[in-house]
Amino acid sequence: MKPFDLMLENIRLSVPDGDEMRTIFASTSFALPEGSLLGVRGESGSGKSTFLKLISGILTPTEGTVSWGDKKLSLLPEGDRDRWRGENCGFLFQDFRLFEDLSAEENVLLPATFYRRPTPDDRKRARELLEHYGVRFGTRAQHLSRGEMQRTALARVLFAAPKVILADEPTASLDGKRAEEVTTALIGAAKRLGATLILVSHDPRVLAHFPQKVVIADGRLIEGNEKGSSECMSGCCSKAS
Ligand SMILES: Nc1ncnc2c1ncn2[C@@H]1O[C@H](COP(=O)(O)OP(=O)(O)OP(=O)(O)O)[C@@H](O)[C@H]1O
Repeated sequence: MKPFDLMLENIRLSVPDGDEMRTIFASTSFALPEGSLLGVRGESGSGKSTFLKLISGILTPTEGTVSWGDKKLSLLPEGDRDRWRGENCGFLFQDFRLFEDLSAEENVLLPATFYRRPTPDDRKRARELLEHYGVRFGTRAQHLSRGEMQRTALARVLFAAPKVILADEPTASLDGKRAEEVTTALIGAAKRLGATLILVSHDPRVLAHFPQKVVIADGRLIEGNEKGSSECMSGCCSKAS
């Protein structure tokens, strides 16, 4: 078993709902080998973000376990889960989450150098990453185009060279061309790092880049890989390949 093979074993997350408990996510066994590229689709409110939170240890299941390699992440105390996530996971969001008054370079450097001063080597690497993604390092985030903002957020994720990249609708606020660029950049970067990439999207054109896909419908993970083998029970994904 590799250290970043993901395994979900009969997980269920139930939350209080009035006098009862409501299951907001459930999955039978699900395994994803290290280095996989997984596209996740499903209707709004189906449980996609909950899935990302469960596999990254932000949430823990009420039943079952989430493991990465030999590490049973969901059984660790919160502080250990936070540390594991900080060391191994990079997140990319629809709204970029950049500090708009800081330059692109400062945004890339900020998480990694929160408790220390950036070294000349850090700056060199941040600038190289931004240059690679066609973003001028000195431009303030508020002046970047939306595509440049997402590529800066991507450079920030990659600066830490994570083994797990989790992207929640990273292209939802970009037009088709920019969405395509960011998707290709993300997949290329994951391959270079040998990282597992799990990307949530509504966009069939984005999901078409992913060799492996799952559907989440009504809080249930439904596996489906090849064309036509995955039926979205909600009928929201009929255009996706
Ligand atoms: N902590 C919580 N307590 C109660 N209900 C929750 C909690 N977290 C999520 N939910 C509910 O679980 C369901 C799934 O939420 P989730 O955010 O995972 O959906 P999603 O598929 O990511 O939706 P969207 O595409 O709209 O972002 C929703 O009905 C949501 O209200």
